[in-house]
Amino acid sequence: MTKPIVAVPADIRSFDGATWHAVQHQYVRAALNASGVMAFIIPAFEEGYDIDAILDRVDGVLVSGSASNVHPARYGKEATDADGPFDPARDATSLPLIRRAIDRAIPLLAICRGIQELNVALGGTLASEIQDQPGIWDHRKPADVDRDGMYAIRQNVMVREGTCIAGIVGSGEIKVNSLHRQAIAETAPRLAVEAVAEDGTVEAVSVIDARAFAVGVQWHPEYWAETDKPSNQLFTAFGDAVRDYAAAKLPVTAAKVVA
Ligand SMILES: N[C@@H](CCC(=O)NCCCC(=O)O)C(=O)O
Repeated sequence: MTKPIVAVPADIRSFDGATWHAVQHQYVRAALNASGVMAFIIPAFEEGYDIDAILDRVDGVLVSGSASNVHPARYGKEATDADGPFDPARDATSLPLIRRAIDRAIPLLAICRGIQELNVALGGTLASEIQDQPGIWDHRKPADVDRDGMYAIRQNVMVREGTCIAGIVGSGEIKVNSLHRQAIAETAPRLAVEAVAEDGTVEAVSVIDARAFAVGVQWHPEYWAETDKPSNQLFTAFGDAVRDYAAAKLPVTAAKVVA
């Protein structure tokens, strides 16, 4: 079987005087080296996309983290300074891609900003600057450290028994990294909370009654996907789901291509 392909929606970034469609290396590296799948970066556009035309050509969707945040208008709220920075093109690409992948039973792994997009895509809301709320831990990336330090495994999360994630990494306490200022506020009706932090912050969800792998995590399993056991288990499970989907997918017949 040829190596399956997963779509990874890009961020819009500006540097060197130009606008770029970008995904951080750690995500596409984890896809290739831990999931055994190829990541195709999907440029971010606010309009003009045929989402089904993209999904016809891939075997999974991997939604990466990002320093930008989903625009509050996407979940019925007014934007404040605390909610930025924004990336409307990423929102406009990611959200329909997530919804349609779930509809079409295409495997989905959503990470950090990705779990927040998954929640918004299915009707949930987000909270900003969660560390300012009473009793909430500071989940932001550590300052004044190198990149490995930013992504250090340092936070306990409790994986609930009988969940999709528990079937992959086991139930009970696992240690993860944490680099976020936002979190799920109202959980979308179709999402099951699968893991929480000690302060109650939602750390993992799965799509209820999903016909394929459909998981979101607030932490970053991609960064240590080749060396950290729970991270590797998650990416291996995603890769297995993608391979199962690819193997079962009927080939695009010549008749369909002609039409
Ligand atoms: N912006 C959201 C999601 C956070 C996230 O995806 N973090 C990844 C780290 C990106 C970086 O700063 O390199 C939030 O803050 O909750």
